[in-house]
Parts: sequence; C-alpha cells; structure tokens
Amino acid sequence: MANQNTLLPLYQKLWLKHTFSRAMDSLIFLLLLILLSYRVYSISHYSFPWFLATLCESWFTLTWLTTISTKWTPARTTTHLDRLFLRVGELPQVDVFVTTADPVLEPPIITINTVLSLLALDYPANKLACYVSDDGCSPLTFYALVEATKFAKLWVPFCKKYNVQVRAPFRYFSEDATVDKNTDLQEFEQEWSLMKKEYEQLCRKIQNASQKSNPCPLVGEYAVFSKTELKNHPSIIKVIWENKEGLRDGVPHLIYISREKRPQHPHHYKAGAMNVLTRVSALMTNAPYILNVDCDMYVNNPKIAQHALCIFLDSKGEKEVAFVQCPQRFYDTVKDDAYGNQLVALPMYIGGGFAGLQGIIYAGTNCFHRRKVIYGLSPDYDIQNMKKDFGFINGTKSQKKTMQIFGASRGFVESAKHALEEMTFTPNDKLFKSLELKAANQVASCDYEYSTAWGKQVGWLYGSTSEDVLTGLVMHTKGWRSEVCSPDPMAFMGCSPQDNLGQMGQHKRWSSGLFDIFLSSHCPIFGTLFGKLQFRECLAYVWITNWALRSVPEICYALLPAYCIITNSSFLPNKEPGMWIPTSVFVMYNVATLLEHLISGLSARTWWNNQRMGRITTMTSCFFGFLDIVLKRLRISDTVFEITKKDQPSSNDENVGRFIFNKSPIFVPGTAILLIQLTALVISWWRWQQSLLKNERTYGLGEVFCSAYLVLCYLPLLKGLFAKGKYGIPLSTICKAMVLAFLFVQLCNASVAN
Ligand SMILES: O=c1ccn([C@@H]2O[C@H](COP(=O)(O)OP(=O)(O)O[C@H]3O[C@H](CO)[C@@H](O)[C@H](O)[C@H]3O)[C@@H](O)[C@H]2O)c(=O)[nH]1
Ligand SMILES: [Mn+2]
Repeated sequence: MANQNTLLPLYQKLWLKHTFSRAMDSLIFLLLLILLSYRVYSISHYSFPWFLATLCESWFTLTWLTTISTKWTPARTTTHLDRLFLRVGELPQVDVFVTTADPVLEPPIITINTVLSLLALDYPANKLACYVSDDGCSPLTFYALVEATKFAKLWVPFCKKYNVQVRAPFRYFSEDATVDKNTDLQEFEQEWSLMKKEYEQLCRKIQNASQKSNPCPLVGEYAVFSKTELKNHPSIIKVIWENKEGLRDGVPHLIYISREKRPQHPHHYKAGAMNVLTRVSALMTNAPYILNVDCDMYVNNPKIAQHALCIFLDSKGEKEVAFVQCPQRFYDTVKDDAYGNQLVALPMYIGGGFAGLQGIIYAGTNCFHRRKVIYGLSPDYDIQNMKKDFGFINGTKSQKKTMQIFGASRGFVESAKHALEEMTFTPNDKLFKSLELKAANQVASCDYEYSTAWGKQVGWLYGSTSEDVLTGLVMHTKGWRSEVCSPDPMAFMGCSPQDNLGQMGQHKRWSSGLFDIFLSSHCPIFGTLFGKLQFRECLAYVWITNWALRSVPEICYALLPAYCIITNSSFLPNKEPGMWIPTSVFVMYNVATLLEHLISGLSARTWWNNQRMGRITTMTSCFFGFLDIVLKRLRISDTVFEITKKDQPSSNDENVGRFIFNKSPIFVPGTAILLIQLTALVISWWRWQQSLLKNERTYGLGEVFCSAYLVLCYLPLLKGLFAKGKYGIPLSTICKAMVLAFLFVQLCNASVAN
C-alpha cells in the first residue's frame, strides 16, 4: 500500500483540445499566406504603399505563426492533495516574500490584508515565515504591520476554526459569511462580530496614522525611521513577530525589511528587493520553497501552498519543475473590462499554450520557487561538480569562488550550501532572539552585491523592468520546466489598474522590459541555440518579448489607409477576387477572437473592449516601450520601474470605464493617428461627393473601411477631443498631435508630387 502511494503521481497534466480554436487559427494563417502570395504575384501593382503593406503583412504572418505555435498544445494541471499527506510525513518550510514600495500608491491597508491572508494560510504556522520588503522605508507601513500582527493573533485562529475561505479581512467582511453545517451559529456570530469590530478598529488606527505626517512619535521601535530619506537610509530589519514556541497553530514569523539605499547605488527595483529578501531569509529560516506575491495579491485559496507542493514533491516534478505559477486574477474589476487589463482570455489561450510546452512564464507574483534554483542550480546537476562550481570544497581558492558568487557573508554561504544540497538547515534554531541582526544588515546593505553573481547568475536577474519574465526565461534556458497551478477556488486575487492611465503605464513597462530581454544576451533565440530552451518555448518567448516591436508595423499599417486616401492610391487589392483575401482575414480574425471570448464566459462587449484596447495600447504604450528601449540602448536614458497605483475601486461611479487624460506624451501619437484618420475620411467623403456629381466610379472602399474601423477603435480618444477636465485631451497634446498630422499630410502630398 505504502509503495503504491509513493508511485501515484501528486499531480497530473491534462492536455486540452481547443480544436475549434486551432482550426480557425490555421485558416487565418493560410489566408495570410495566400495574401502574401497574391502580393508577390501581382508585382505589377508595385507602389510604395503596396510594398509597405507587404512588409507589414509579412511581419503579421510571422507573429501569427508564433501565436499558433504557442497556442497549439494547451495543457492544465490538477493536483491530488489527498495523496500529498500519504507521501510526505511533514510539510516542508515555506518562506513568503511580499514587496511593497510606496505607501501612497500601495496603501498599507492593502498590504496588511495581503499579509494577514498569508499568515492565515492553511499551513503549519511553524513552517511558515513572512518577509515584507518595504522599498518605501515608511514608518506607516511598519506601523500598519505591527498593528496587523496584533489583529492576526485573533484572526488566524478564527480563520482556522471556521475554515474561512477568503482570509483577507477586507474581502471577507465585504461578503456574506458562510459557515460549515456543524458550526455553532451563536458562537460564530459572536466571534464574527468581535472580529469585525477589531478589524474596523485596525482600519481606523491606520487611517488616522496615515493622516499625520508621522504615524506615531519616532521613538523607541520607530526611532530608526527618524533620519531616513526615501533613497538614503541604512537597512532596517525588524522581527515584528516571532513564533517562539514553534506552535503549529500560532501566528507565523513576520519580518519587516527595508534594505539600505544610497543615492549613488542602483537598487534594481523589485528584483533588488527580492534578492535582499532571499538573503535575509536565508539567515533566518532558509526554507527550501519561496512564495512571492506583490503587496496587493491576497490569498483566495488557503490551501494553495499544499497544491503547489504537490507539483514540487511529485517524483517527476521534483526533478524537472523550477517554479509553480498561479494565475493572476483581479477583484472588483471594471465592467466588461473597459481598459482591457483583466487578462482573462489571454492567459487561458496563450498561458495554457505555454503550459503545454516547457512551461508558463514567471509572472512576478503568485509564484512558488525552489530556493536552490534561485541560487542558480541546473536540473541535472552532479553533487560533486555542483560543489566545485559553487566553490563549496574546502580550500582558500574555492572560498574565494564562493564569495565571488554569493558575496562575503559567511552565514549566508553556509546556509546556501545547505539549501543547494537540499538539507534542512535553520541557521538559528532559537531564531531571531539570538540572531545577530548584524549579519542580516550586512546582506541587506547596498554594496553587498558588488562583484558577486547576484542579479547576473544568482537570484532575481537585473537589467529589465520585467525581471520576472527574465528570471523565468533563464531557468527555462537551463532546462527547467515550470507548471501552472490553478485550483478552485482561484489561488490569489489582486487589484488591477482602475483607469486607463494605470493600464497604459503598466503596458509600457511590461513591453519595454520584455523587449529589453529580447535584445539582451538572454534573448530566447540564443537560449535555444546555446542552451536548453525548447524550440517552441523559444517561439513563445519570442512572441511575448516582441510586444513593443509590434507597435512599429502596426503604426505603419494604421497609417497606410490614410496615406492611400490622401494620395488617391491603394494598398489593398481593390478588384475581385483579390479583395476577398484581406476581407476574409479580417472577418475570420474577429470571429475567432470573439468566439474565444464567448467560450471563456466573457461578454461580446469585453471582446470588443479588448480588441479596441489592443489597438490603442500597441500604438501608444508599446510604442513608448519601444522608444524607451531604443533610448536605453543608445545610452541616452535608462528605463525606470513606475509603480502601478493600487486603489480600492470606487463603486457605482457612472464614469467608470471612461478614459482620463493628462499631459503625458503617451497620448500624442494616438491623438495624431486619430486626427489623420479623420482627415482622410473627410477627404474621401469630399471626393465621393465630387464623383457623384461626375457620375464616376470610386475605388478605395477598403481603405475607407480601414480608416473608419480605426476611428471606431479610437472612440475613447475621439470623445476625449471634445470633453473637458480630466476626461478631455489637454489642448497642448491636441496641438502637438495636429502638428504631427499636418506633417503627415504634407509628406503624403510631397510623395505624390515626386
Ligand atoms: O522599486 C520597487 C518597485 C516595485 N516594487 C514592487 O514590485 C511589485 C510590482 O509592482 P507593480 O507596480 O504592482 O507592478 P505590476 O505591473 O502590477 O506587476 C507585475 O509586473 C512586474 C514587472 O513589470 C512584476 O515585478 C510584478 O511582480 C508583476 O505582478 C509591487 O509589489 C511593488 O511594491 C518594489 O518592491 N520595489
Ligand atoms: Mn500589481
């Protein structure tokens, strides 16, 4: 019996059949090929727009090929929790990392809800430790965590006693409470009311504190914050709560870390913060598994750690899987996904596709890692070679090597050695009491990483604002796989941007970070040529890392119809049968994407919003992402990680879903494209009137349709031209866009004159 249990897999991979989606995608691909052949065949049509269209369409065809390859063999996993306990006697330790960076953009109340939901995980409390990194160095965040810990002592037992599902209090109390059948209702109601009262008090305290310049006098515990500046302060490490007795049902350890920052030292944003968390936790609990969440991602399925461990501890997963990624889902989302940022259909088709290849990308949050993989281990390591590679063989020469990799902390090197050999090792059994915080301060200092492998081969990798995808890609290049874990209920829930500004900033950061990866030495193509990145996984990475680059052909293609109308030329075949080819590509593409949305349970409106936002963001945010990287490569300016605002949605606002504008240059190209299409439409209408008078036949219907379609996509901007206040596009932006549009029309006219 025991034998059989060890043989049964802890998780299974199910291959999905998206036959319909496959058929549609292939058909579109075929049509694109026909279109290209038609273009080549009718070379006699050669003209500038015809040539440019051929170039753009070749690009679209290539992109479509990578899309199909990514989506072709989707998979998902199911985990067998019941078998986990038969397999392992005791659950392993898990260190949880939460990052926060700005108490204004990321209100502490959101962060503490995430932390509370993590402390209340359905997991032995003596096997958990929660580390919070605060890049904002904010006494308010610290204060909120201290107060939250007091509440956690009531909250954690309450959640466990009544088997609460949503363990983030702000969500729990916003819904009607449900209880198991056997619960003593009276007792429950009493405790529930008490808990609600306590939570409201906690909120009030934090609210009051946030209104003062300092949450409390900066003395005692808080004295360390008295002489700090945002980017100039020593490291602050505080053990807020220690589960001293190692109680299984207690509250897990909670540690606050604000790493050292100095003006001259680059801090590498989130990746830098994660590396400090890795090192400090190595000195304290050194758990073999790490869960990483952003400050807004609360636990929605308290058993998620066990589910992830099913994958890690499975006999196959144990050897192959580097990380387990849970999907990102959002709560209180804007109706019908007006800003196209809920990412529901995309992860289902593209994410599912990745999962059926070498594995899903690492998406930065809701992800479980193995510590040894973070330290740079490859899947088929040989223990002796590994020791040599990391310099763990006695002798001064090898000691130097270890330091070159991991830095000069002896304590850390010792713990890393054990982590790599997968031996349980807690550097300090009496944990924090006897722990020398000095050692922790050393590894959190800003110069610790100089001339080490941190950020290059070890830990979260530097050099891209999409540090997550980069770090995951390098693991895949080493030959590791990854898995998606999406049990029911959904593992985590978070905030998505509540307006188009947040959404556009996020897309700009992602697209630039991803394109940065494509141009770096970690480019997925090299990964396949020289590493162990599988070919189709490489294509999938090429698909995702090229996001910013896609803006260029897309903008060209969007300008083509206007160019043709203005210059009275054409880029589309305007006679039968040729004209049917692009028409059917357009129709098929829309039908296919619409059906994908409907099958995913989304509304037709959501589909349209996603299409529309796809066009807008590619030509605005992604284009700026592209420019950012061009400037970075030319060493003119560096990219920065702009934090997304996490706000609790304003309910019942009638303006929800409306676009808001500011003076950001990001709106200039979009407005210019819109003005150009409008100009073209006016010209074509005028010409049409003329031709009616002369009784001539007009061509160029295709071009007019394309222009009109773009105006429809850009409707939010069109409304912005006429609205006032934050809903209106600023006059300066309109003027700049008008200049661009004017130049474009001049260019068109000049090209005709030649
Ligand atoms: O200097 C910094 C900047 C950011 N963060 C943290 O990084 C996380 C992600 O930032 P956010 O503004 O929420 O970005 P998103 O676009 O929502 O994040 C996604 O994309 C990022 C990469 O662009 C990943 O780092 C994230 O994990 C992933 O959820 C947050 O917890 C921040 O507190 C830091 O700790 N230090
Ligand atoms: Mn986020």
